[in-house]
Amino acid sequence: MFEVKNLNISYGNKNVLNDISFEVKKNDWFMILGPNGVGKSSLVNAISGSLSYEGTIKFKGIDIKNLPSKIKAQNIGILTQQHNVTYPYSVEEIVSLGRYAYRKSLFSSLSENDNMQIEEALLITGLNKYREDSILSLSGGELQRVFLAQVLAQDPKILILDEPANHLDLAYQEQIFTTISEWLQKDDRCVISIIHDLSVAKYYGNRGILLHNKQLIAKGNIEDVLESENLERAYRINVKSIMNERYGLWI
Ligand SMILES: Nc1ncnc2c1ncn2[C@@H]1O[C@H](COP(=O)(O)OP(=O)(O)OP(=O)(O)O)[C@@H](O)[C@H]1O
Repeated sequence: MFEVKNLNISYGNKNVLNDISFEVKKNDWFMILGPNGVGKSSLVNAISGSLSYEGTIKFKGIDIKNLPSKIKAQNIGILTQQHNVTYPYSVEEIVSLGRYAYRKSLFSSLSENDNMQIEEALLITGLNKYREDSILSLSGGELQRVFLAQVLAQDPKILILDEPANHLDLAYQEQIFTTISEWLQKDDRCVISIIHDLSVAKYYGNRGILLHNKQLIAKGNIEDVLESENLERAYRINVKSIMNERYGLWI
């Protein structure tokens, strides 16, 4: 469904990812794992088209560089960590922007299907009661849910999430991850997410990659990726024993 082949990413002379190849299949929840600064966000930025790269990224066999931007936006939804919130738009207005890729212009009216997708996104992210509130009045966690609702309203085939639980308390983390799991069951969809919490990666993910020193050191089934030796190599500490003994967490 989604294929990255021989990807290289550099900032000027600084190469950050080298010869990265992996495939994401239908209904995968694919985890991008690795320590700080290893290139996870750069990879997501390359996929979103905001960062240049060498190599190929294909969606259903088509190079994404050849996809018209509207088609790309109808198929690939990206939730980043940074949100620009300068103007007092309402929650509903921000979520409605998720339907932009389906509209003739920004000013054309919303279709019945647009409204249905917006309502569903507001409902499953628990934002109904905030729909008329200004986004400037929201907490970090509420804002994260608004942008998740926007990307769900977009109804993409691939949902790319850069730390989706950022700013969320435990109850909302649970709700958001469950919502995403349910979203993933329908049609031909997949989720690609950057996750730092390895126990969450193991619980929700089925496949993934582990990055270290510009390269992939593991890819495939999440249990194999999270093998002790791989984690120790990537993070330079005994991750499993620390997680298990100190925090009692299961990975
Ligand atoms: N705009 C930029 N210009 C130059 N170097 C950059 C730029 N953005 C990122 N980098 C560098 O690229 C490398 C990878 O950064 P990136 O943000 O992709 O890592 P990451 O794995 O997402 O990190 P984190 O887990 O801390 O969010 C880092 O060394 C970073 O300093």
